[in-house]
Amino acid sequence: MTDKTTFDADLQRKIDMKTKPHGALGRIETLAAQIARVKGSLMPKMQTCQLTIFAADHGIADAGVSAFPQEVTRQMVLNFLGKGAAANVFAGSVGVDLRVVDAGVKGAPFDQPTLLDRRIAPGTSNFLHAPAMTETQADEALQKGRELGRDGTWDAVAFGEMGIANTSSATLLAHKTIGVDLDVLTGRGTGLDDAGLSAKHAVLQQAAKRTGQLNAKETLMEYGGFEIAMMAGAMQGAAAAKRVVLVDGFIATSAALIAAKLEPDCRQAIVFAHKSQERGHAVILDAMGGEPLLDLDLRLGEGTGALLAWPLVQAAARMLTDMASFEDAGVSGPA
Ligand SMILES: O=C(O)c1ccc[n+]([C@@H]2O[C@H](COP(=O)([O-])O)[C@@H](O)[C@H]2O)c1
Ligand SMILES: Cc1cc2nc[nH]c2cc1C
Repeated sequence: MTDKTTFDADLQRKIDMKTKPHGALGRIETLAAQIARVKGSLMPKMQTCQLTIFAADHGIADAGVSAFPQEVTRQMVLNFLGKGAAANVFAGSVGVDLRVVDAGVKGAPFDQPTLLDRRIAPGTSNFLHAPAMTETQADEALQKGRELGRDGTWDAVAFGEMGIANTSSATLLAHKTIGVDLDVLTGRGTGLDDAGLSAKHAVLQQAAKRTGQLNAKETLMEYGGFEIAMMAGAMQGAAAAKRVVLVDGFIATSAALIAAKLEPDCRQAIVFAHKSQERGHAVILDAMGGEPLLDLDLRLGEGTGALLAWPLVQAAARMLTDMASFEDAGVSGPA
């Protein structure tokens, strides 16, 4: 038997010896097993978590694909720093630390000491007409992300984003990577009405036609965003550092898709926090074999779904570390 087979057998035995009918903790058992594998331990510590919110702007916003104006990206960064956003409130309620990264917000650099400046450029190019970013920019974003993912001593890390028009970017990343039709993938984002949705669909069709088949790196360059590229790198870095990686909604999942295409090993560390209301999310989750923990009709981003899922991750690890076995507790096993 290989070491991995022995580890997996010991892990399953440990879960099955806990004081519960076999399988009775359902997906918490699968989650616990995944955490144990990521940590390489049958007693995984899962006490600390940090959320990183990556913010950036998108040239495609000029094509009128969002219900909100582009300046909201910048305004929301200031709202995060002022602790007024949903992500701040949820992070406080579940005991998660939060940091905000400027990956490429439009306009001048911020003068904000608590904001991490990892700017690649003040927004991507409009991918309707040209690649969103150069190869150098994509590489730089991935690399800065990897460094951020390896930072610190957190047991788990969560990733979320903020960027007006980034559902358009995520939709094209998914379309070019999975090959599913834009009709199935294109959604309302921040809340487009029917007319807005069909205009967005037409823009994305036109943008998709600009290129043929692409590999993952080319897809990122053609249609990505700086926050998405940096988040993909951060997922790779965190997975390499044996951290559980909590992935938020539609856009964060598109980053996970690219991260795993570029570096398949990082997939095993990824926990999909929730299923977003954004139309294409279920499609990407399916393609990645991901089973989201929550389904709360969220469509906010910022890491809000990841924050809400954190207590489940903690509970799953504590099932392994703290729960009594039949033998410990003197409880009879199945007849
Ligand atoms: O996380 C999600 O599933 C999600 C779904 C829809 C919208 N969002 C957020 O809304 C913004 C993008 O929407 P849009 O319509 O501007 O493309 C961006 O800031 C995301 O954080 C996020
Ligand atoms: C207000 C607002 C908050 C957000 N948080 C993440 N994406 C967002 C988009 C908007 C429009």
